[in-house]
Amino acid sequence: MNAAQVVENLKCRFPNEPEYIQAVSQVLPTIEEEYNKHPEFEKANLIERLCIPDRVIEFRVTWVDDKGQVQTNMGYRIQHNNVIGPYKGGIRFHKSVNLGILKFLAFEQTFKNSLTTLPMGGAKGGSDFSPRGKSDAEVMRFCQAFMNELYRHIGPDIDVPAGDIGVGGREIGYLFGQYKKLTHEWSGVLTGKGREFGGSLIRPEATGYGTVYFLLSMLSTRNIELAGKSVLISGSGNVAQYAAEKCIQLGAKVLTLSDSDGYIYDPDGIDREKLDYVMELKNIERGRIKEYADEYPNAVYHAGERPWGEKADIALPCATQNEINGDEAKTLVANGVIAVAEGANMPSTPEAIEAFQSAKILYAPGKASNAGGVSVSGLEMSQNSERLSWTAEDVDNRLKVIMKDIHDNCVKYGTESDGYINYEKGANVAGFMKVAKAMMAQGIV
Ligand SMILES: NC(=O)C1=CN([C@@H]2O[C@H](COP(=O)(O)OP(=O)(O)OC[C@H]3O[C@@H](n4cnc5c(N)ncnc54)[C@H](OP(=O)(O)O)[C@@H]3O)[C@@H](O)[C@H]2O)C=CC1
Ligand SMILES: O=C(O)CCC(=O)C(=O)O
Repeated sequence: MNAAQVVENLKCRFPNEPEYIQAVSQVLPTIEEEYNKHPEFEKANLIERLCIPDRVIEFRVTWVDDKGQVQTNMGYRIQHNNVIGPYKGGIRFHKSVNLGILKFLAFEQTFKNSLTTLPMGGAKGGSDFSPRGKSDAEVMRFCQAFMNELYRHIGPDIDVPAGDIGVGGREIGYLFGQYKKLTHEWSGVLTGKGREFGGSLIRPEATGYGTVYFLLSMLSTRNIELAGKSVLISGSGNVAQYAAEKCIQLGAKVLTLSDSDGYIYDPDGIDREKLDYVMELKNIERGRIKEYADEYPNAVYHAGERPWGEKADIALPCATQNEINGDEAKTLVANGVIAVAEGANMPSTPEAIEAFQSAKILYAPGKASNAGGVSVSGLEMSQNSERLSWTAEDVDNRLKVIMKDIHDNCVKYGTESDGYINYEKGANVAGFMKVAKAMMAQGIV
């Protein structure tokens, strides 16, 4: 394989999908050397078959708003690769959603799910519908309309969606209810379900907690403790909230949270009580993060900005893709950051990753550090299959073991000759090799 040539070819074939090309361009150079040790891969054109999704499903979603007006949105499901298990990955509802963004997410998900050690293939879906500013009834009608098409393409052994940006417990409940209505069957077809109907304990917490468990493993390679460290977190949704919760529990000082309008900086640190306020504000009242600064006057709200100019030991980007650019990464490094663990998917631009790696700080790509969410989704599938529910402690312990395994696999495949652990390379090679071996075993299909 000549990675640059493959990327060039994909760019020509998919010229309007910059995020997809970005994700592929980040991965291929890191696996090129390992790939080329296996001439049988090239003979089977494995790389193109791995980069291009198995199937892209695109549909119109029609729903009626509270004023009685008929609205249309686009709906998508990208079934990327199912060689190691049923397609699996979240659904994103956000106005920015398009085919290229979902293709990057589905590509990344395939590598991530391979890393989890569980039998799950990669997929992603979503819509350019944004729940922001919509009533509960509108969100319900939209979810039902979305499922009216999606249900034909999914199933507990076919494709198992879950949440992502804009899709939390409320949306999963409505999607699940409509699937059940249409198919006349109760099955574990979605994960992230409510606890009363087959959801797993610790699934809401899993992505944020998992990111911090991964961070702990990274820090331990340099004998650094998390307690007492200052942390910048972006986002204030599911992943950010539980990353903050775990940091607080372990004695770190969380200084920031954000949303798409700006960020808050709390010099006193966001403690348990303040985090409870944020959870109520975001999950129940569906308010904006700037209200935090009205509630806690020592905090400062920065409209239209991201938190990366603040000084801290650790950064956990937990909002969205490309939210740390090269200059922001250089500022973080100049301010003494020692570790960056991605809770979001592809939050660092290529220039930012380059800045972290050339400064030799600890840097974990999302496909490794945020894999806790899909891992516990996999555990939810297992619990649904055996008609049992495990305790929170049991699920949390399994999550810790999985995150440690992912970390150790990154170390195995990513340690460079000077001892620096290139977690990006490690995650890509480890994730790739499992999928590649399964693809080879299953023939040219
Ligand atoms: N949920 C999960 O289990 C997993 C999620 N992830 C990734 O984590 C990230 C966050 O997801 P999650 O917490 O679930 O989503 P939520 O919808 O719960 O929260 C998203 C947060 O990010 C902010 N945000 C969204 N888009 C932008 C943007 N364009 N610019 C700035 N801020 C933005 C939102 O602000 P606002 O309210 O203003 O939109 C909100 O605070 C995503 O990258 C997702 O793919 C990864 C693995 C699993
Ligand atoms: O839980 C899942 O199936 C998917 C979570 C997700 O979307 C992700 O890992 O990015």
